[in-house]
Amino acid sequence: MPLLEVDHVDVFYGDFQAISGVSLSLAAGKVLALIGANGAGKTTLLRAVTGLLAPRAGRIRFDGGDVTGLPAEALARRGIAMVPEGRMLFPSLTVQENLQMGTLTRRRGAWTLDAVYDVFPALKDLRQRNAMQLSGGQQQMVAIGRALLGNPRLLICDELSLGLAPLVVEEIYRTFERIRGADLSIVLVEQDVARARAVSDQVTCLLKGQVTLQGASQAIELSQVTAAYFGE
Ligand SMILES: Nc1ncnc2c1ncn2[C@@H]1O[C@H](COP(=O)(O)OP(=O)(O)OP(=O)(O)O)[C@@H](O)[C@H]1O
Repeated sequence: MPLLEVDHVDVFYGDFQAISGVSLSLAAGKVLALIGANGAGKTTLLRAVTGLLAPRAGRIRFDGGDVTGLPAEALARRGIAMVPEGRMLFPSLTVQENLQMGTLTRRRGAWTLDAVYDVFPALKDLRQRNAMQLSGGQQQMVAIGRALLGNPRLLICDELSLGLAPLVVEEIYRTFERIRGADLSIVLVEQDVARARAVSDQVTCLLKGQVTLQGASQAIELSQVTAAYFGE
């Protein structure tokens, strides 16, 4: 049974339909990349999966249960964590305090502060620093570590690479190999199509709120993804 199943979901903002009939399925331990141009509906889909927006039609199933329309808080308790676009750290707290905020909705599991410092050793030396004194890449690591400390089953990452240098982005995505496992699936939004394909097991491409391409990352040609992205 898939960990996450989005089944013909429609989401509206008032009268405006932002996504229509979107379906996808993600197994435990797998990484799915969501691809699409500005306004394609990626963030809206993430909002539906995290419970920030309720679908007007369709179902969302997670970890064996129907979670359609459940609020974000209930989904966090069931194991869905979000690394939001822009990181959203607490500016007046230290690195360690920001990480500890992630334990507030903690489930049982293997992620501890030490485990996070093990994956991101740079953060250990910086743990007493104020979060705003860190570089963008280090802040992104804090945001990921904070999410992991809740011991999620599904980690959702919205545009991790925004504003970061390519080498830093590479370093962060390399940690995914250690983060993912039989117990953790990842959904990520990534504007760099080649990178999205490289770091994922499967891709879903959205255009104007609809799925234009879906499949195993290695089975799909880059040219197909590009065509689906622009609607050619
Ligand atoms: N709060 C909102 N109220 C009304 N319309 C919205 C709202 N948020 C997004 N939209 C609209 O919904 C559509 C999908 O937007 P969404 O932010 O999901 O796209 P996206 O693929 O995440 O794009 P981006 O890469 O720019 O973040 C767009 O047409 C957008 O203008």
